Amino acid sequence: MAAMSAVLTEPSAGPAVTRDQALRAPKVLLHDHLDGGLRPATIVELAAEIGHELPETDAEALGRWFTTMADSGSLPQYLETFDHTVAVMQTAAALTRVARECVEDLAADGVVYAEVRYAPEQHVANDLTLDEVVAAVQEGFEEGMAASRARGQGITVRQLLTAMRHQARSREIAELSIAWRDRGVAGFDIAGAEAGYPPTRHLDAFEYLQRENSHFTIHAGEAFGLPSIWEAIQWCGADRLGHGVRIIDDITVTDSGEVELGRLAAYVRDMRIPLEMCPASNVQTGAAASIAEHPIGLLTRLRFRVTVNTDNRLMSGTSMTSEFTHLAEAFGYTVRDLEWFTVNAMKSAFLPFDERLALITDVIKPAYAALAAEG
Ligand SMILES: O=c1[nH]cnc2c1ncn2[C@H]1C[C@H](O)[C@@H](CO)O1
Ligand SMILES: [Zn+2]
Repeated sequence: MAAMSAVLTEPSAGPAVTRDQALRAPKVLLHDHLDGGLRPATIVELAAEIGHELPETDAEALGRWFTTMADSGSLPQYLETFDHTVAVMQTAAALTRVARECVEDLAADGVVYAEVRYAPEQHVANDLTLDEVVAAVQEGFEEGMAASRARGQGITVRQLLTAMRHQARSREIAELSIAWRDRGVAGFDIAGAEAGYPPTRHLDAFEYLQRENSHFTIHAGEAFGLPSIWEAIQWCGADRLGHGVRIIDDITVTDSGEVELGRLAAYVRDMRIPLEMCPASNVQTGAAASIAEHPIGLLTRLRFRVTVNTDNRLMSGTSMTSEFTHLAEAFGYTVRDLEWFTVNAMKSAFLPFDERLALITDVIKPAYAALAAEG
């Protein structure tokens, strides 16, 4: 590994954030799956309507079932739990409801901007077209934004359309994202089991999106290592990395505490490529041993463009408040650290520049200044 030495910033001084402060802080979420964030009670109701058999029919027990099953230490097993959520999201009414509740739950958690992703191709088992799927989700997002605004919890939400990496519909989904680019869709993603399905399988879709001046992120470096990250960036041209946690494999900390970056890690850091880190999810799939040992600690001190995300709120029993609280407990993060993660995320959003800037200056900065002033 060609090594470039890097400087570690000192942890910021001050008290670690409490759960209450984390809840009140405005948060920005770039990596959240619509089909990974349903309310358990909604799954129970929707499943009863269509006669889908669930492993548990009591909402609380079902919620526990998801987190326990997802706590498998393996990404493919973690992904099996989505069979039940996807099964109840096959009609326009169900998609709209799930989308509306998602926005309301995020707003209640203090999220002010979110990009929520899902794979339209997984919601056409009945008779919906891909276009109708996107329209139903958009309707739910708009209802959710209006209801939240009426409650004084303003939130802006955009869709990211995901193509499944083991399928062959990525070009079609990329075209769908362009058809909807001015109507609520901010970008594109690929997801699913990583090993055996390199992002270059979908090069056609990525090249099309680049020609269209569009944006995309790629799940890479979660269950599989550096080659996946390298392909996502240097072959596919990803704007952001979903997870990207294995970039740590290209970083060495010597016995004397010096840090050396390999060429890929240096490129990711130098180019400010956003890492959509999802600590709770990574612990469940075995990508990290614990929150305290999660590479986010080192990557933050190295000033990579780190963002904090939920991935799947249902499967990981998490929320943005919970992610921030656990990170503050593990690494002592202060209000200023949470502000840094939040501004990083807002800068990295697939939203027009003026809108990003307005959220940073009008919403994020003043609220963090007020929180910091509480001492
Ligand atoms: O963390 C993940 N890695 C890879 N794929 C994922 C992850 N979380 C969810 N997915 C898959 C399962 C969903 O059905 C799909 C679309 O949201 O994306
Ligand atoms: Zn994900």
